[in-house]
Amino acid sequence: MSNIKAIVAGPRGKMGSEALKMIQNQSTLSLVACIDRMNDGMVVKEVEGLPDMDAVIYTDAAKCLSEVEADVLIDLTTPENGYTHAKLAIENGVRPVVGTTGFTNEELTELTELASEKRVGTVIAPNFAIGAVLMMQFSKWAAKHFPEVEIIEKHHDQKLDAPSGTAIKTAELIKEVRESHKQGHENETETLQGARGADVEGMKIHSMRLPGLVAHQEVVFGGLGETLTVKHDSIHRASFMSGVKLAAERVMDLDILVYGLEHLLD
Ligand SMILES: NC(=O)C1=CN([C@@H]2O[C@H](COP(=O)(O)OP(=O)(O)OC[C@H]3O[C@@H](n4cnc5c(N)ncnc54)[C@H](OP(=O)(O)O)[C@@H]3O)[C@@H](O)[C@H]2O)C=CC1
Ligand SMILES: O=C(O)C1=N[C@H](C(=O)O)C[C@H](O)C1
Repeated sequence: MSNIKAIVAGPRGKMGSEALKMIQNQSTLSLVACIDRMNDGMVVKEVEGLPDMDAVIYTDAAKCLSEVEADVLIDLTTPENGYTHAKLAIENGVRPVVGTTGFTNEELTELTELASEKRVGTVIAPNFAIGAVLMMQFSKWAAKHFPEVEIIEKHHDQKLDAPSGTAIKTAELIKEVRESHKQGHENETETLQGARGADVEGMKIHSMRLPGLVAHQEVVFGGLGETLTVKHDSIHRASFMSGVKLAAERVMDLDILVYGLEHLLD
């Protein structure tokens, strides 16, 4: 598949700007427009800090998605806007590739149904880093043998959603093989609220936010006399870009929504 026409939403963001660089440096995708909160009508290269690209910026997502001839929308914005953009894209026959996290289950269900109804391929991937996808798969495997598990995710302090989309997805994958049960002492209490973290069927998720971090997760399993830790670190946002490119290429052959990059990997 070559010359896939892409719109990027969130071009000034940490991920969006990395996606522009990725598009500029490869040959299967071309940038045809951007959706941003500002700079309406400007071209990308006129915005300070953005690459030398000629695509026009729209602040009106509905206008962009109905006017511009595009194959895919790569959304890297905020939970609320990501959902709206994905919905608009599907309605306009533009395939969403969504990295934005923080969607509710209801929103995911609605987008899944809409994509099927309109037969518009859609990828929503809470983590595009190949190493993170493997970390989640290894965790699912380990949970078959070690059902006592806690997830610790660590991110930069500008992140809006907690827990991370990756932690939620990891818990969902583990849920497929782990019977729901309470962990820790049956009489344990929290003397400080939140000390034991968020609870998913007895599994705990702990979220850390600090400057200096990018995106990191440890899944810690406990057994009799042993522990096992599965760990992944994104130390640069370039780590996500091969997954974004793969999803943009593979979404062209889909007519349903897939949630998670693992469905696109061999
Ligand atoms: N799936 C994955 O692999 C990854 C997913 N993410 C997710 O991607 C999303 C973006 O992350 P990140 O780049 O770090 O965040 P940033 O805050 O750096 O970027 C978000 C960008 O979206 C812009 N924005 C806000 N509202 C709109 C709108 N209505 N239309 C267009 N653009 C808008 C923001 O503009 P302004 O600042 O002016 O408001 C900002 O430039 C998050 O949900 C994050 O969790 C992050 C890393 C990897
Ligand atoms: O906001 C981020 O940075 C990241 N968000 C995604 C998530 O919520 O899991 C993916 C990655 O962890 C980076």
